[in-house]
Amino acid sequence: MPWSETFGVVGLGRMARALLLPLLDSGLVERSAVRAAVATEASAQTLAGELGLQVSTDAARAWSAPVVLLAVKPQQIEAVAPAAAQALSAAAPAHEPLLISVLAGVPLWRLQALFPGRACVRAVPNTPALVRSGLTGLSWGEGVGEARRGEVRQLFAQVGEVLELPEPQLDPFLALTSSGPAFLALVAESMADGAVAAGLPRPLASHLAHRTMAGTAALLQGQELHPGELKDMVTSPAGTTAAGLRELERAGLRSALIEAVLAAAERSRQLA
Ligand SMILES: NC(=O)C1=CN([C@@H]2O[C@H](COP(=O)(O)OP(=O)(O)OC[C@H]3O[C@@H](n4cnc5c(N)ncnc54)[C@H](OP(=O)(O)O)[C@@H]3O)[C@@H](O)[C@H]2O)C=CC1
Ligand SMILES: O=C(O)[C@@H]1CCC=N1
Repeated sequence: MPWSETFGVVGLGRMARALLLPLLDSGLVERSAVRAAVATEASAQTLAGELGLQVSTDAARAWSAPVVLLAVKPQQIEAVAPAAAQALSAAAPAHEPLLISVLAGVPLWRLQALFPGRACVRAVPNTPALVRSGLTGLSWGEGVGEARRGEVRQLFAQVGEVLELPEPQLDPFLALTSSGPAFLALVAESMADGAVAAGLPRPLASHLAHRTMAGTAALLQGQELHPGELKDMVTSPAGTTAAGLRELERAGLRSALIEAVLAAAERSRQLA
């Protein structure tokens, strides 16, 4: 069933688009229901043309919707709060006005302080949402009723798997799942670079790297394998994989990835 209310979107960058486009495609959210706001007139015009949506720099229109997806940068949150307060006082109070924030690191207590009068949900999505292979972590603020919770779960379920987590777990969740696509993209790009160095043409190398990554993930999940088991399955005595693994261990790949996830989680905590 389509979303029955207008749907505000404040900030229509890469993350908001990765969520909104599949929701529009699925019909859960109708184009005519979306009231989106961005910072610059140039973005508003480009996005309105590209997406066929009402996009403007007048945030009041977006904030007057009973449910608002907030997707500006964490550093921009202070700038958007006054328009939210004005819209709430100007309009008849909506039934349970709700704010869904995807801002990295910004905790529920701060959302509730900056956006009084709205129940708040902190959502941590990732960009694979665009191809409906996303993961979203959710933590509920005070006063989010069961009906609203159901709507939010349904919304994010359209773009992938939804997990409800205690708020302190959202920072490591984001480090692994939201920053993780960049880390894995670096691995895919580097492996393709290696194949090019070994003689494959670039387009073929890139295609093979992506398919290898997707196939490995499907095997790990489909067979419920521990990653160590999969590694051992592939590694023949005195073979090619053992030769490659020796280089990865020498270069400290494990430690580098562990530190990358820890650094991303720490940065998320700092953005509070
Ligand atoms: N990218 C990702 O993979 C993930 C991002 N997030 C979170 O999502 C949020 C958005 O990130 P991302 O999409 O990458 O960022 P982008 O820079 O791509 O998008 C930011 C958007 O905010 C708009 N904006 C800025 N200031 C205002 C304002 N005062 N009023 C209305 N709109 C405004 C910008 O408009 P304009 O174009 O006109 O400048 C732009 O549309 C961040 O908080 C990030 O932490 C969370 C998980 C993953
Ligand atoms: O890099 C960032 O800050 C955002 C949040 C997680 C992914 N991208």
